[in-house]
Amino acid sequence: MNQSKEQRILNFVLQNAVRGDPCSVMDTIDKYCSQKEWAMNVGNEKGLILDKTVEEVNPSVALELGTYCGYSAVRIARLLKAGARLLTVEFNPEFAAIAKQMIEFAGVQDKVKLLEGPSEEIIPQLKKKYEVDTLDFVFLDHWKDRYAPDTILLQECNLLRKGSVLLADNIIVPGAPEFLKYIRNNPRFQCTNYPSHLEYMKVEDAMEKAVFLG
Ligand SMILES: Nc1ncnc2c1ncn2CCOCCNC(=O)c1cc(-c2ccc(F)cc2)cc(O)c1O
Ligand SMILES: [Mg+2]
Repeated sequence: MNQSKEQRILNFVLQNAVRGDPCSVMDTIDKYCSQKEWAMNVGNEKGLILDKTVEEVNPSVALELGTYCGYSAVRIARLLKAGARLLTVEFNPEFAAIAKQMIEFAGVQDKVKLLEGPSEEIIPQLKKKYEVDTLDFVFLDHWKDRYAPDTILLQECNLLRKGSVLLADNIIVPGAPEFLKYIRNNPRFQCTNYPSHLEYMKVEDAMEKAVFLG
């Protein structure tokens, strides 16, 4: 049974990165995915926008929708202060298994809780089952047609507070037109667009930041 691309990425990290060093893990994934096989990690260019947003928010509780191989979970978790935590939600069990090993190899497992399942099932469980009060930061990087319904669901579940920051990947490619329409016309959000490029490609992409005004 030949290996998946995601298993090849993990193996490359296990053999080439420095255990316990998040930056080494990120750099090794970026090296593999830019030189050998493209994969849908947020990458280093959009990753810097993610870094700046996480540092600005300095979240105690962060949520990521769409873990994939764990690249952005490692990227976010390395910046979290002592006691802060990241909840990351992955639908695909194969991806979740890869991400779990990636997160542990990077040494950030104490800051990250990986939740397996569809976002629309997990979000309503965050308060009671995962002891979340409100979310300081949310990174949207899952199915692009789930960005808008899940942003509505987060509000319905009272998981956002005045100042909660959402950051959405792939605003141009693959694109999230319904989300953009919803969030930019909603007076309860203050939006900022960050032009960038699709990971590992010269194709234009962008991220959108949306601050919940309460
Ligand atoms: N918990 C959950 N609930 C629901 N759904 C969930 C979930 N967890 C995962 N999923 C499923 C979706 O996960 C992956 C979503 N990400 C992307 O699809 C993506 C695609 C490209 C891309 C692909 C091909 C091109 F040619 C150009 C660009 C680039 C990116 O940066 C992307 O992020
Ligand atoms: Mg993405």
